[in-house]
Formats: sequence, structure tokens, C-alpha cells
Amino acid sequence: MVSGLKKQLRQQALAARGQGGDDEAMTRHLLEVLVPHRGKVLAGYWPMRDEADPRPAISAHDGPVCLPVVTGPARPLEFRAFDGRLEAGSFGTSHPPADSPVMQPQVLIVPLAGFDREGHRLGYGGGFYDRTLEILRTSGPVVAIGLAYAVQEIRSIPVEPTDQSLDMIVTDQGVILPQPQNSQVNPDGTKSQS
Ligand SMILES: Nc1nc2c(c(=O)[nH]1)N(C=O)[C@@H](CNc1ccc(C(=O)N[C@@H](CCC(=O)O)C(=O)O)cc1)CN2
Ligand SMILES: Nc1ncnc2c1ncn2[C@@H]1O[C@H](COP(=O)(O)OP(=O)(O)OP(=O)(O)O)[C@@H](O)[C@H]1O
Repeated sequence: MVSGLKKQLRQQALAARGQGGDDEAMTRHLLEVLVPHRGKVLAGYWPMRDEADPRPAISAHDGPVCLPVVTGPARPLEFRAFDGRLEAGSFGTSHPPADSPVMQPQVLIVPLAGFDREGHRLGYGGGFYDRTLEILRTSGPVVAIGLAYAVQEIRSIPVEPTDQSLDMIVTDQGVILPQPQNSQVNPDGTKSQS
């Protein structure tokens, strides 16, 4: 079953994440991909456990920044403006307090357990980012940037109909631009649509 396989891959990727990587290079790559998004509403996250740390890039963003808040099981995330204030949330997260304005992000830095080169992602299994990206994408263009150490790469993640893909993945080793799923790269480097 897909969910059983995902669970196994998630455990494997989370164990690999513990090795970490080059944090300075990760920040450099994240800053580079954010350059064209100056002025846009950026959703970051406050890292927990050994997640890759987006905070240096969030602080450097020239525009509004917000952070995710869990509002209930099987509910999309809410994003609240980040002004430096944080409170403890469920699941060990930290998020802006309830009086911070709710925002609609245009660019999201998405925390990952694992990823593959086609842009498929694994989180902690709650479906929070899947639900959230689905809704955001129906109301306008959104750029979802996965942030992970290169060691979190999985060869191929099984896909379920509710899974939302990443537009790019930033790692300490570089930036991965997933190939569209309905195209195939030919040996001469050209692409054909299937
Ligand atoms: N830093 C950060 N903030 C975030 C997320 C995230 O992944 N990273 N989220 C992304 O959604 C939301 C929080 N969602 C979370 C969902 C589950 C767990 C968690 O610890 N799950 C347990 C398994 C729970 C269970 O099945 O019993 C675990 O992984 O051990 C943590 C955060 C919003 N904020
Ligand atoms: N839009 C949706 N509507 C209903 N159920 C959904 C939706 N998106 C995800 N789910 C459900 O949530 C669960 C998410 O499982 P999955 O393993 O893909 O989580 P994940 O991507 O690791 O979690 P997250 O999105 O929180 O990082 C699945 O059971 C899936 O069916």
C-alpha cells in the first residue's frame, strides 16, 4: 500500500536528515532562488528537530513574512504574520500568536522529511501542506520551494491523488528544478510531451 511505503520512506529520510549538511551553502542557495520574489508574501517555517533552517533567508526577505499554524487535524494550515513574536503550538511547533494578522502567502518554503527529483514530497504524514497548497493554488499562482539536506533525497516517492508537488527543491548541494511529469527528456536533451 502506498501509505505503508510512504511511512517506511519517511522513516528512512528522517533518519538521513539527522546527518545534516552544509548550512551555509543551503542558505546561499535559498537566498538565490528568493531574489525574483522580492516584495512578495513569503511563508517560512520555524525549524524543529533537525529540519533545515530557513531563518537566515526569512530574515533577509525584503517583504512580508508569515509562518504556518496548525488549526486542527485534517485542516489546511493558517499563515500568520511574523513580527518576531512566537508561541508554542501543538506538535512541538512555534508560531505567531493569535493576534497576528492572517496572510495569504505567494511563495512558500516547505519543510520536508524527504523529496524526489520529480518534486514529490514527504512531510510528517498529516497532509497539512497538501491541503494548504491545494487551496492556495486554486486562488492564484504560488511557488512552493522545498528545503532539505541533499541526504533527504529519495529515488522515487509514490504519489497519491491528494499530493501537491514542489516547484523547486533547495538543498545544500544546489537547486533542483523538477521536470514536468508529462514530459520526458530525450537523449539529445530535448523534451517530448507524452
Ligand atoms: N517547522 C515546522 N513547522 C510546521 C510544520 C513542519 O513540518 N515543520 N508543519 C507541517 O505540517 C505544520 C505542523 N505539523 C506537524 C505535523 C506532525 C508533526 C509530528 O511531530 N508528527 C509526529 C508523528 C505524529 C503521529 O503520527 O503520531 C512525528 O513526526 O513524529 C509535527 C508537525 C506547521 N508547522
Ligand atoms: N486535500 C486533501 N483532502 C483530503 N485528504 C487529504 C488532502 N491532502 C492530503 N490528504 C490526506 O492526508 C494524508 C497525507 O498523507 P501524506 O503521507 O501525503 O502526508 P505528507 O505529505 O507527508 O504530510 P504534510 O502535507 O503534512 O507534509 C493522506 O491520508 C491524504 O489522503
